[in-house]
Amino acid sequence: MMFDLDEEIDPLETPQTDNNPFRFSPDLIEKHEKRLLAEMDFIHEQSPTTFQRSLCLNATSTLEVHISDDEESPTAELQRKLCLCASLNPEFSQEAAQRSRKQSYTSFPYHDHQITDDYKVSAEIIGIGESGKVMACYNKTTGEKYALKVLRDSPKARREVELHYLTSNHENVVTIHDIYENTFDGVKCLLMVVEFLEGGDLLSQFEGQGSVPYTEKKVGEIIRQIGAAVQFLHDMNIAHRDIKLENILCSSKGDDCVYKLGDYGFAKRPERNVLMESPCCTPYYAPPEVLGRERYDRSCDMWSLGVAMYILLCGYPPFYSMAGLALSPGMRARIAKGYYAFPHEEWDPVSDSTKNIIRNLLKTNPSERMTIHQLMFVSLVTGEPDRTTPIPIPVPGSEDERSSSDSCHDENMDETRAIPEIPKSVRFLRDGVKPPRLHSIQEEVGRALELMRMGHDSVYVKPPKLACTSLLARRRSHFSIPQVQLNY
Ligand SMILES: Nc1ncnc2c1ncn2[C@@H]1O[C@H](COP(=O)(O)OP(=O)(O)OP(=O)(O)O)[C@@H](O)[C@H]1O
Repeated sequence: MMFDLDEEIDPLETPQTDNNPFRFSPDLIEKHEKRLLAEMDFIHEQSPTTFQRSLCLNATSTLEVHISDDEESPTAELQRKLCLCASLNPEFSQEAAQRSRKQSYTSFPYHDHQITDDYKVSAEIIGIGESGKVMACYNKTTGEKYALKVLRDSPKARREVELHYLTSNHENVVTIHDIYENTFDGVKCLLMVVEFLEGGDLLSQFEGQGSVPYTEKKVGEIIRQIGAAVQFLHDMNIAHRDIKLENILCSSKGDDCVYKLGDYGFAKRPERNVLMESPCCTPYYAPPEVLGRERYDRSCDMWSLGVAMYILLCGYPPFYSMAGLALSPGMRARIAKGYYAFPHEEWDPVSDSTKNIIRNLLKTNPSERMTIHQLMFVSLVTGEPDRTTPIPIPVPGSEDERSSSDSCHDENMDETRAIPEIPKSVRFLRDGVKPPRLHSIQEEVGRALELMRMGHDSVYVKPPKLACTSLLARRRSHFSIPQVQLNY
């Protein structure tokens, strides 16, 4: 059961209280709230919090538009109640309820007493990321070890915590145990206490065993677990946007390892869209690039999964700077064109079907890239025999065979068709450039990802007629722009 508030309350069907057809009548909101809350009570008694979280997400994403800072609207109250249903324990919920009365925008519950009341924060550093150190802390009552991430309070930090919190109940997402809002030296911080994963991150684990390629079976298992988390996020309209081996955490170093997705620093879900909310532009008239933006964010995750799979199967990434630079123009161009190779030495033992999955994940055109639902259905992930159409196997010695073993990929080329000439960059990779150390490559991969994210963040350019900078005003007064008459 899912509530889609947008669908259930149709503004055009709603009795209007004033001239604004986009404002819901208070009666209708009250009726709707009562029904929702009755259903929520029912759900609260018996359903897993995962569901409630997804409900909460739905509620916040559709309702926050109407909540204002200074007034306690009935909708805000509803949102709070929905969100509180998703909290981890009853005490947490009560405290959060008090707190959230002051903070309508925050849709995750947090403590405002000192973290040190509940946890002993140790000097032990578990990991270092771009946003700071991840420290170890111990629950004062149970003695259990946790990881502590401290973020300077900001809208970005709140978004990270909120989106992580909403998905944290999934078995392949790092679980959040507590969130605190504390002030240190006048600086307001958000502190996230999360489960400690003893196996560390996947990159360190992979490097720790000498970057020896994993078997397809093992990679399939990792992708099955992380893919499940990504599917969960994508179904909730959330894009992670920073999937890389450092952000995949391992419960242990053994075969029973559970893989979990962490670090939501770049996670995103569709934001309030000014264009869509404005009464003059209803969703019926919204252009595809506005409606489809989230899909591009999500497809960025699929590209990253392709890169992760590639690295795990051969020990180096598909794209890197040959000069060891952070992000060389050549590397940028290869990413843009989708030029990478499957060099024989490492890739001959890998099946064609697995290589094809990578090809479909590393498609340069996001709309052609495999979706998470498609990925979860491939035999490598399901562990079952492939039921999709088999890939034609090239005849030994034929032109087809030579080109397919080079595996230079261009999205415009048919996967089994002969490639007339292998680009120089790909030949360079094939000829055995010593791959730089994985960690430094990962930095490059991170930058490439940055490039990709930025590429899909849409920029709103005002139409010249609406723009009103002083420079433009001066220019307008000096030059009269001739009207061009188009004759068809
Ligand atoms: N729950 C955890 N259990 C064990 N190790 C962890 C945990 N959380 C983080 N780490 C370690 O700390 C490192 C940095 O964590 P995290 O990615 O959350 O920080 P960040 O500053 O957001 O990093 P990034 O540079 O990816 O943005 C991870 O790569 C991992 O090695």
